[in-house]
Amino acid sequence: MSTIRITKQFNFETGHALYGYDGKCKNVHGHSYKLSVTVSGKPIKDTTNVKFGMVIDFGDLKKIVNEEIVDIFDHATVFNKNTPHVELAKELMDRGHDVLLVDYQPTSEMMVIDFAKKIKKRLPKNIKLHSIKLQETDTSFAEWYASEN
Ligand SMILES: Nc1nc2c(c(=O)[nH]1)N=C([C@H](O)[C@H](O)COP(=O)(O)OP(=O)(O)OP(=O)(O)O)CN2
Ligand SMILES: [Zn+2]
Repeated sequence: MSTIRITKQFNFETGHALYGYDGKCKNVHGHSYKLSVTVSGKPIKDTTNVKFGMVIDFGDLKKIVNEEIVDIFDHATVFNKNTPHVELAKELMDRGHDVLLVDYQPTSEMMVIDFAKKIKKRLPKNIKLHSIKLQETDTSFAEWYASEN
């Protein structure tokens, strides 16, 4: 049976700031992120299996990515906890805002590394994470490929 890649796409709105950056993205601002998650595997051969013909049900992949990423990042603001932004984060949290403190600079590159780790640990053994694409703006995106990592 052939190995097939399937991709599910997601959208979420997230704020961030790049502490120490020498451009406008040092300011707190937001993006309408577009995330594509591609996994590979063999379509199920067993005709009695309700998932017959599927590598993984798109719905099951959606559940994993929603639980690990979209539900957490959507409408939250992400700050690097190793910077003075932690003070701003605390203030916002005290005022009831959804804030995520991460241990990395929240660039697209670092976010795809984080997302890859989180998705990999939730996938069934027979399903491989092939790649992730995170589109920050219409013209900017970062990609993670298993073959390079
Ligand atoms: N390598 C990276 N560079 C930048 C990142 C990043 O995550 N990785 N992030 C930013 C800012 O957060 C923001 O996304 C600005 O990006 P940019 O593409 O420069 O946005 P513009 O609105 O200026 O895009 P144009 O389409 O060129 O107008 C900065 N750099
Ligand atoms: Zn940005």
